[in-house]
Amino acid sequence: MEDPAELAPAVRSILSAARDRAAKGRTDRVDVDPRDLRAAFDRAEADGRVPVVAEVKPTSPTTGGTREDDPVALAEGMVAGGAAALSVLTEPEHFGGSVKVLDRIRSAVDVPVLRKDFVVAESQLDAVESDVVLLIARFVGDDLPDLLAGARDRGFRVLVEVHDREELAAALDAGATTVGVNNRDLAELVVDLGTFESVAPHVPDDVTLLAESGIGSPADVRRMRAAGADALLVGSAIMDGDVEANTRALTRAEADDEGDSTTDTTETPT
Ligand SMILES: O=P(O)(O)OC[C@@H](O)[C@@H](O)c1c[nH]c2ccccc12
Repeated sequence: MEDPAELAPAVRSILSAARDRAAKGRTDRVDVDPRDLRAAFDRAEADGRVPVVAEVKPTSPTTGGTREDDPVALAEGMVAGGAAALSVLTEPEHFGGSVKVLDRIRSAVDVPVLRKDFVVAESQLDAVESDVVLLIARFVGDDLPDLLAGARDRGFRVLVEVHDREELAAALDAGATTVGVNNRDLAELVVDLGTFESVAPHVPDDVTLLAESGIGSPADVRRMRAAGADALLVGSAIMDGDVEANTRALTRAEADDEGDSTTDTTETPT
């Protein structure tokens, strides 16, 4: 397990809040029938869209302000803008998230929904159904294989987040098939897209690979795709302003008819 002294104070506080919730949470075991994330990425590719997982993140320790709009409307805007999947923060104290909101969003859309939280104990998995859950290698340490098994037993697909080669090795050893490389260093909370570029070459081809955090422009999208990203996870750059237009700009980053956006279809991917 991570030495807490090496983490940013905000992250330490997030983890201790997560442990408190785990201790309190006693609910029935969930049984998920998951929407297929890989298939959603393939559908986006086939349709000429860059596979983007758009994140509903009302606030965060690294963003100023809180977005108060209806999160379901934001999520629907992201799907209309071409998002292949959604990520929904459910951490309440530092990200303004809620499991109820995730539930409402998942009922309102038909794309896969990732639950973004700081899961450190199996009981937290039963807080809400989602298609995919996040496990952060750095925070779960040696518990990764057990948590992965616990999540899969409940039907979840699992995204394992890493930020260096050592964590990647742990994720692959545990049997992760979907891996995200976080460009944000959780010790300093600074973003460096070079993180993905340094880890990606060591990821086997049959693993679904996501680039996470700090992707702000179509140029960043192309940079991460050139480095091997199957899909991108984008929060702030989509949440800041018109979410539908922001999502569309990123999902179209590889379209060669960028000057021709008026003929673009805005149909919702299914
Ligand atoms: O807002 P950004 O820089 O696009 O980042 C999104 C996402 O990657 C980030 O929110 C994130 C990555 N890993 C996390 C773990 C928990 C909470 C949040 C995150």
